[in-house]
Amino acid sequence: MDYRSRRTMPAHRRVSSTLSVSSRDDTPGTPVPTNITVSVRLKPGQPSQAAPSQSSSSPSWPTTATTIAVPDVGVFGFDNVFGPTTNSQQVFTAVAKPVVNAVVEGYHGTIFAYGMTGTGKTYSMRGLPSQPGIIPLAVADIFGQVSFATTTISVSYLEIYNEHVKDLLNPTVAADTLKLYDSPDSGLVRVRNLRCVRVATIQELNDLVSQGDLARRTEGTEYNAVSSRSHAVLQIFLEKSDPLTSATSTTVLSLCDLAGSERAAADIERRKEGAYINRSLLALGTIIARLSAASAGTGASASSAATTTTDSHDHHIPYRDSKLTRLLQHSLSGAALVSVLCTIDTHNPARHALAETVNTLRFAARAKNVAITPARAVATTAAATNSAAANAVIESLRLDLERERAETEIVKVELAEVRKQAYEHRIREQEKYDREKRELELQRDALKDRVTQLTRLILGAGPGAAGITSPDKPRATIGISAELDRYKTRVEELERKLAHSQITDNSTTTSAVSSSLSSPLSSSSASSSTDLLLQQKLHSAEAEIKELREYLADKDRMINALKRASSFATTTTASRSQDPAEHALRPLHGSTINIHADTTSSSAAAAAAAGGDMTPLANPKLRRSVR
Ligand SMILES: Nc1ncnc2c1ncn2[C@@H]1O[C@H](COP(=O)(O)OP(=O)(O)OP(=O)(O)O)[C@@H](O)[C@H]1O
Repeated sequence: MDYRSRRTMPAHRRVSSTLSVSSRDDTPGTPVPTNITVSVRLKPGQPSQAAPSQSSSSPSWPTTATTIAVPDVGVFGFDNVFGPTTNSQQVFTAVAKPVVNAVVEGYHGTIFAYGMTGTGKTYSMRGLPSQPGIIPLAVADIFGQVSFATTTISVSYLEIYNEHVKDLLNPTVAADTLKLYDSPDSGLVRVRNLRCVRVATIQELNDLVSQGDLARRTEGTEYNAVSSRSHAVLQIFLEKSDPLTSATSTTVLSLCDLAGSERAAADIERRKEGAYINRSLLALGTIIARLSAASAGTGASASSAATTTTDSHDHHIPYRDSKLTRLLQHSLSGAALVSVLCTIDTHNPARHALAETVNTLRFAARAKNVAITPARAVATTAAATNSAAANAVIESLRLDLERERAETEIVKVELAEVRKQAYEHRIREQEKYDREKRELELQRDALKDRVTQLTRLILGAGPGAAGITSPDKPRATIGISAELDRYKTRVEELERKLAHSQITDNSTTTSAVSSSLSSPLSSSSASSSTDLLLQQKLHSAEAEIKELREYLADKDRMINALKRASSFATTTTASRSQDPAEHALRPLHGSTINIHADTTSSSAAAAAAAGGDMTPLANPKLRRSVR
């Protein structure tokens, strides 16, 4: 198909023109010639299964040069159907050469390879050293055509994975700095911070592509077939300057090895990838179908669609639904050439492969806006028309459903992600809480030790003990005993709290964990209330510990003061017994150790007695809790 014979003016000069003139053939299954080319390539099977000619791939999937019949589904018609023996040069000539020619002449052009994993997308785009694919052949062709006196060539190579852009020529650059924007200079959507390298030779360009491929493959070794879960886009920019006016114009050839179109697996990461891929492929399919309809004269003006994002029928053109379609927005206009190569493997024995192959053909059919001819031949033209109309309605409903499914899948995946994070957060909080609780237990044990110490002190201050004069003994003992009682009460209270938190803790942890694991898409309110409960418990535990620390520090000071008071009293008693006159001058008049029920005054009195530095307990809350 020679587009040059149908073109009027290059896209950058006259955007409103389309590149095709169609003569419609209403036979179902026959594609209308437009500026969208859709081709299907069949992967060869095992040598014994390979068909000898291009016209029959396998006995059960009969093909001609433009049709393929799928058992129990129907006959699909495209611009080209390549049998398993078609070589890469033949594929290039039919699929890519017209697009390359258009780009050299001043139009934008895009070539897509679409299909499920392992069907030959990369093989078709990159090829092998012995069998170069579309990319190396296109590069050689461009260099053979352009004049370097007026044209400069530059190249960028990126990957879109889970809607994040990765620069394959500069893989270390952070994905979040690679932002898509409308470039006023070129009129294209470009990627900020993406490396774009000017090249002078075929070798330089091919080396950069190989370098980019390595960046893809590195990721591919980590997970199985990650490369098939991303879209790789190689863009070759031709900047032409007019020698008379010095005006420049840029056209771009975009070569896209799309992510595998197969449905995602049960694994959450794979599902997430699948959801993003699905959405972008659906958007791409919708846009290409609109373009196809527009350039066939059956639908919207696609050239205006490229700039307005709605067509003349006010249909929304979903360029912004995915990074891929946004990036290619101006290359997916009515003024650009698009070629879609769908790869299929009719020999794949996997159970889901047949459904995936049919899906690939449906995508291709939609891109070309062709109805699928029902498997059984129809008797009359009227019946054929009715059938085609019915098929169109069914197809439209099927697409609506698929779009809904893709959106639902994305919401589900995002929800599952949020729930996973919430679950991990809960586990972290639980661990923190457990740590705090252990600390609380240690504090309790320390308090118990203090109780023991105080008990010993009481015994030391008992009848006959040295250090406290006999009139003061009962008061001191009563004071310390009261203190001891409060300690004991406090310890009991603490133990009750710990026991209670243990019970609540076990039940909330069990329910939180089980709800998170058993139903990833439900009970969000239950999990948030569990979070709240855990947080409350944690805060009260923290407050408790702080209080205890202060309390303990106070008690330490008090015990030290008591000890100092005790040794002071011993010294004074000893000296008094030696010199009674001196007794009258001792600083402790009346009650030597004035320990009352109030912790502050007892501590302060003891400190005063000892000449120590003990400060009154400042925290009224703690005083309350001690009581
Ligand atoms: N037309 C073909 N002729 C010979 N070999 C082919 C052909 N198509 C594919 N292959 C071989 O099949 C294997 C898978 O092909 P390829 O890697 O191109 O698939 P793919 O669709 O790009 O897969 P993925 O999505 O996983 O990257 C490769 O070993 C490739 O060489």
